[in-house]
Amino acid sequence: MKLLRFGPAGHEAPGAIDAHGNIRDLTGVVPDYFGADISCDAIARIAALDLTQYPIVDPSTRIGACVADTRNFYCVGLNYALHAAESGLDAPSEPVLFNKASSSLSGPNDNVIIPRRSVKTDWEVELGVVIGREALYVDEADALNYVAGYCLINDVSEREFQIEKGGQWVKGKSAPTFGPIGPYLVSADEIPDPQTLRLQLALNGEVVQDSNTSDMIFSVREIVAYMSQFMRLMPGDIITTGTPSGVGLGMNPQRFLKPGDVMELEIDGLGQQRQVAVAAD
Ligand SMILES: O=C(O)C/C=C\CC(=O)C(=O)O
Repeated sequence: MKLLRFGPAGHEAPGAIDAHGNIRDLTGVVPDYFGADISCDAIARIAALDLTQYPIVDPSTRIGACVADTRNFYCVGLNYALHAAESGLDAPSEPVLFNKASSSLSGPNDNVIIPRRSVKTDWEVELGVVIGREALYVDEADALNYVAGYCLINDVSEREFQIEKGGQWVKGKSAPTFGPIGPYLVSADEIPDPQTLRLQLALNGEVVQDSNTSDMIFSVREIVAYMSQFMRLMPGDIITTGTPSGVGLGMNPQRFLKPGDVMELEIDGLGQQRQVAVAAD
């Protein structure tokens, strides 16, 4: 099942992709994809629908973030050994956790706005996990049963805000449009092993990140179980699971986004994104 939201920013409607790749409009059938409306049970109810009964959406319609304004947008840092090394840091012995503001969420093909006073806006292709059941103190063996599905995420990051201004990484991770997700949420049954997915990011046509989720230090199963020891994960919570090497911060010389740059991202089975970087007003 591939679930997505379509329409103008702030006015998206819920939809699903049918067997022929058409977007079907599920307005009035499901409220939106937020919290319990995107739980494992809710997805099972949508999967039981005959999608051919619902209107086809014009394929040129804008695609929004595949999860509506989430309560929690969690991130795992330094989760690929080569990325930790390019950041000048040791591979972590326990998952590094931080947050992005939920207001950073944007559509997969929306412009990425380089914030005012930014000189170091960077890219990060990542596998996103959406929680489908309340998870507290879950075992690794059971952890994937708490996952509703997976999506593609660009964890856009402003490195000066993140690293040079003290305190927590959240400052560099949270600007509006710093969280393109989608195009769709792929339900967990379609991704039996989330540790086998190739992920790539090209900048202006040049592939700069090219890795596989098999290279993660902490697997999705380990991350969900680990996080649930510290907090109650809720349906609709998003966890972005870390980026592989090839970010601008790790290049020599370093490279950061400038207006007009184009990022194209892809993860096996989870679709593609394309964003143009633009300057803030
Ligand atoms: O140099 C640092 O302190 C961290 C740099 C990058 C890590 C990061 O943003 C991540 O998501 O991983």
